[in-house]
Amino acid sequence: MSTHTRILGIEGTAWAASAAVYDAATDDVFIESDAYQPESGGIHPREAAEHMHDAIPRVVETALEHARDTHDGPEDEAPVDAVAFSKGPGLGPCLRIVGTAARALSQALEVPLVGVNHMVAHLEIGRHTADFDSPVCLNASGANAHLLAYRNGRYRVLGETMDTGVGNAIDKFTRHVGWSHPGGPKVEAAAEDGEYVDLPYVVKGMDFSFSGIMSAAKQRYDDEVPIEDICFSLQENVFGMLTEVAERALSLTGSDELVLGGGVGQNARLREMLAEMCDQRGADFHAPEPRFLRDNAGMIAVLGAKMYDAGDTVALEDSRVDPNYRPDQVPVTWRTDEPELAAGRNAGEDRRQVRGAEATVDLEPAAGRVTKRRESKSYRHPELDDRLRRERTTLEVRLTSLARREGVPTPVLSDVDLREARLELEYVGEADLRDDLAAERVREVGRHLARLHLAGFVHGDPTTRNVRVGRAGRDASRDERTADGREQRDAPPNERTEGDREQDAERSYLIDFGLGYHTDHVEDYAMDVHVFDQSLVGTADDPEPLREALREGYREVGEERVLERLRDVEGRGRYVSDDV
Ligand SMILES: C[C@@H](O)[C@H](NC(=O)OP(=O)(O)OC[C@H]1O[C@@H](n2cnc3c(N)ncnc32)[C@H](O)[C@@H]1O)C(=O)O
Ligand SMILES: Nc1ncnc2c1ncn2[C@@H]1O[C@H](COP(=O)(O)OP(=O)(O)OP(=O)(O)O)[C@@H](O)[C@H]1O
Ligand SMILES: [Fe+2]
Repeated sequence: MSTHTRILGIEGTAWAASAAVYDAATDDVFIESDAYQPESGGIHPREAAEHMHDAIPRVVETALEHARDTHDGPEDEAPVDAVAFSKGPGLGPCLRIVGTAARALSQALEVPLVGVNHMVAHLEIGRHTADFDSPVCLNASGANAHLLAYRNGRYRVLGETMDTGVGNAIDKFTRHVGWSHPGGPKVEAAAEDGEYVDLPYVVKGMDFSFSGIMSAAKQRYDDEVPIEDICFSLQENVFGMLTEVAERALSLTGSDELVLGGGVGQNARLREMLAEMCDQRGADFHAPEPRFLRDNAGMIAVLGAKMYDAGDTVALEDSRVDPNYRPDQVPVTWRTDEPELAAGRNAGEDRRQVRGAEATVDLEPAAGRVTKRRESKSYRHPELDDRLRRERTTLEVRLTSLARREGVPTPVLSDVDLREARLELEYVGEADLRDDLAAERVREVGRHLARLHLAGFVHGDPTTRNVRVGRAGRDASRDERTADGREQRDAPPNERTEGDREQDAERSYLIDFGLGYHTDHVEDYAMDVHVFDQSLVGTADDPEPLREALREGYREVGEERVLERLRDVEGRGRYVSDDV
């Protein structure tokens, strides 16, 4: 009976030797953990494995006792229905010990095995405790950092770290300053008395990178900037980035629920920022209690129960562990419901105002005009907030017109107010690409991106919402009106040629260049294509033909080496699980 499922879970991917019992009837989760504490430096894989070797039998025994004590069936019946274990990702030597223990226990109890993906468990525990339907999930753990959303039988990775996990990044900084592992809580404590100092801030669409911030932070420490100021600013920037990409994911998917997972989720400032962001946009936020955030077997047992109920058990011979097990490899057998994500959609274009992730956009299609204002974000430190809004507005102005010169359709700019971070732009297209996805349009976006890259810059946030499609609807009167003396800083009124007008029939416009920048690195070009690719995966039911069209279009105009690098980027499996 599904409501009476009882599961014993075992976790041991890196530092936490943990066992748990989940009882679906009472929703009770019993957890027994034993943490590995390195004597110096970070986690040593061999030492961690030795810890698992010693500690796993102990915690499993305690969990088993609890299971027996709370079991009300016949004496000779196993006290749980199945044994669930972390199959990956994680440190190979640790995982193997957990796998062996789980196999032995399942044989001894004569119950099936369930192989659980640790990252999906971090996500599902939040969905379970929040009772949310279809949230976006921010996983902020030691070795990982990514945004996940469910679609069509899988958890899709909407965005992720381009280098290390968020906890690892912080821990590397604290190692540099001589603090013991783990560093996260120490940074949090030191940040209490800090003031803001400038540090890098790097997001690319819904991806992000920590390496630049961390080297700058170390440098500041070596330059004798007060440690509490560095800690404070690290938190402001790193968590500001995570909050920004989480907001972008909510905006892109139209979801109004966010859950947090992973050990860094224990940080009060991160939770505060996420809660405030959600509050500002009318979304619900949930962070599970700390014992479910840091690595623990409770989350393994809870997801194990869902999988067991769905018949998703694994035969002994197929129960090998996988140190690089990605969350998007997991067939989601325990969910049948496809989310209804209509809320954020632009129904019929009869709206007057759109709330993007960054800006509020007032639409006046009849006047052929939109006004975009980058709102102040109260979750961000005011200094950082000012800087980002100003920088991005300036970049949007510059790159929007530069792109047009390269033959990429973009809205014509008619007014700029930098102080208010406000732009007045031409109204373009009839719908967002997201709401009218077609291979031909995606192919055109591929060509557009290639043109930008050949000209030496990237869009920075190419998504299916940052492309407007449809007829241009640019008619004579509007051209006249433009010519009629309204300020036209970036384009002369006669810029539109007769040829342009013919092509206006059906076009894809790129908008929202605020995250763009000049670069001659092939890696940046590949990332730009990758960001768009991820947004296709996140918004389309059947993304494969579209992803192919994107590459075809890019190939028509751009350089093959960018697409080669794209294959690298994708093959990297950026869950640096050996890097705990
Ligand atoms: C694959 C698996 O082994 C790995 N586990 C993992 O990273 O442990 P987790 O418990 O999720 O996170 C540990 C990290 O969480 C950070 N952390 C703990 N408390 C923190 C706090 N108050 N503020 C910031 N970071 C904190 C630690 O510094 C450490 O880097 C993962 O989930 O990625
Ligand atoms: N020039 C324009 N013509 C028509 N519609 C527009 C224009 N600019 C913006 N919009 C509409 O407003 C939405 C939000 O605009 P924009 O992407 O510039 O804001 P944002 O807050 O930066 O969004 P995000 O960061 O979520 O991509 C677009 O998806 C589009 O539907
Ligand atoms: Fe974890």
